[in-house]
Amino acid sequence: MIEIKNLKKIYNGVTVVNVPALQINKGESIGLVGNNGAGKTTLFRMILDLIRAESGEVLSNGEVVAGGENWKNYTAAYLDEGFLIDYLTPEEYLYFVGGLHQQNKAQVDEQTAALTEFFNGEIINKGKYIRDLSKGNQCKVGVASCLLQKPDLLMLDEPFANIDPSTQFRLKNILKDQNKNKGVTTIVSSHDLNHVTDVCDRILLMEKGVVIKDIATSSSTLSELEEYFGVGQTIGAAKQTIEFLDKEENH
Ligand SMILES: Nc1ncnc2c1ncn2[C@@H]1O[C@H](COP(=O)(O)OP(=O)(O)OP(=O)(O)O)[C@@H](O)[C@H]1O
Repeated sequence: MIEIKNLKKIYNGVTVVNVPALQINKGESIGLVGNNGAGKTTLFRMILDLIRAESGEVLSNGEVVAGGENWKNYTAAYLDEGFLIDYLTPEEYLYFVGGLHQQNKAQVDEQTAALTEFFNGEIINKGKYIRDLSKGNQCKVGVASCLLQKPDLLMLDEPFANIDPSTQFRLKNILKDQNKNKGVTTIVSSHDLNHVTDVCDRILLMEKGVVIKDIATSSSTLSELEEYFGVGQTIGAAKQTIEFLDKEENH
């Protein structure tokens, strides 16, 4: 579905993305992980033709995305609040997005009704403009607008970052449903290794703009990633300290 060839982005003389070759197949669920500044958002932006690469190209179903139009019909993305129209209410915005995809109000209402649990009573009929919603609730509107579009390719940049644990759980179920039941190709970036390994079958680990690991998710992936990020060692050290203190107490 997505093919990346010799893709490079340079800012101020520094190469922030350098992906010689990457193939994302239809129906895959991809998790993109990496430390701050690793290049995840920049890669997303190039896949969505929001910024131009210094060299190389991204193809979506064989079409070069830069300057192309067809890929926009089946691609939905939410990277940040910049994707929303903040002087509209969520309802107005969702009707607008639905309208762009030939859906009338009743069809939009039907789909938003299916998201009642995800919205958790904070989005619809609250009389608030999008600009006045919390970041987490803005994210819910962004995700809902993506789902309305019934995409073949869904891209979300750090969707778990600002949402509460219940919403994170609901979002994971939505993503699984989109991928496993509806065949949607999903690409999700996250700093939450638990969520990303739970939801994604393939993990791409970026470091300094380069995809340094491309892992098919298995039972050992989470610990492998924790090891890379040094989280595993911290947890291990904490467990050892607790065990030591327990022993001392029992003496
Ligand atoms: N418009 C820009 N001008 C200059 N440098 C930029 C610009 N956009 C991104 N960068 C730089 O590119 C690098 C990659 O940034 P990017 O936002 O893609 O990383 P990220 O992996 O998404 O990070 P995070 O996890 O913090 O969101 C960083 O060093 C960042 O400072």
